[in-house]
Amino acid sequence: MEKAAVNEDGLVIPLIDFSKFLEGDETLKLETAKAILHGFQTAGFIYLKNIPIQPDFREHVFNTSAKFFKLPKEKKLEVGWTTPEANRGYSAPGREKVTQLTDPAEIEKIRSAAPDIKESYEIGREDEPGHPNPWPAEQDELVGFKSTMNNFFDQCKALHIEVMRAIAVGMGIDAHYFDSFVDVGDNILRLLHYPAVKSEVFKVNPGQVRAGEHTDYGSITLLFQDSRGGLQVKSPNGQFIDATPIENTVVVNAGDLLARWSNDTIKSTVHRVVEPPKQEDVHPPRYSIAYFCNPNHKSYIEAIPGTYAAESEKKYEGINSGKYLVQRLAATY
Ligand SMILES: O=C(O)CCC(=O)C(=O)O
Ligand SMILES: [Fe+2]
Repeated sequence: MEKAAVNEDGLVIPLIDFSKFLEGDETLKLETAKAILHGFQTAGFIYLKNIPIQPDFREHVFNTSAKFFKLPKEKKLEVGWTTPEANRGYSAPGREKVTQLTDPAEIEKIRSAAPDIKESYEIGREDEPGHPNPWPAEQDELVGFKSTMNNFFDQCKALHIEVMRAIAVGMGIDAHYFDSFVDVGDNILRLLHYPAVKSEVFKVNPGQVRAGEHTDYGSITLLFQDSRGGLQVKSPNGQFIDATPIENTVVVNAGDLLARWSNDTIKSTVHRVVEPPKQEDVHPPRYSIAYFCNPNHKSYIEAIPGTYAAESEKKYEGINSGKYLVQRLAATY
């Protein structure tokens, strides 16, 4: 076994070589699948290395993402996020609120009011009826943006299917059990930019974060981070632990719908993005890419076989995936 990517305060996030699942013999495949499932069952998070998405393409996608965020604000607002049903387009950063605080009650108020220092652009599948992606005009630096992002979208979609196969193998059910639940690609590619920020901002306002604590909603999230750091995952003891970037790995975490689907045998763990651990007066921008994988919107999600012994052990009612996701999104935007 590899050394864990994170091992602190009871939070053990394994680092797993995914090529051993994809290319290994039956024994290695099974062993790797079990390690993947175990990571989701205990931490809710894993790191994967040697995935089929090539490092130079990944770098190209990050560079292309940075070019989008460099557009003037009005250009970005032209492709603004509209509705939870579409869940596509640009979301602007909240305005910073910096105050000198003394009263704890006031601090709490501002803490909850302090907007996240981030902006994002979300892309869905191209062929969803009624929900076209609002692509930015392909001028100058942005020539090729759409094809790069669609290509990346498709590669992530394929990786989602493979990770679900690993989960199925780990669970001892048919390796293709999830295929018909995830083949449509009702997923969302979210480009994220956390602008440069003075470290003072975090000191003056103790509630300030780059992205507030949350769980993800869908099946799994493929999270590609740059080398800046700041991502933290909540340990079983309730402390936030750094999920330090490891080059050319993808962080994969289970979402709420997979937790529900697995009858809570898999964990959807709280995480957030805070000031990077490195001491600096000004923290440089951070870029990350979250690919939110979902079961097909049309899928009916009820406890996976083997996650309960008797009907009475099923913790949740069955639910339509699309309906669940829209409900969750409507509550946060
Ligand atoms: O930027 C990151 O590293 C995390 C983002 C995240 O958790 C999210 O967008 O759901
Ligand atoms: Fe997240």
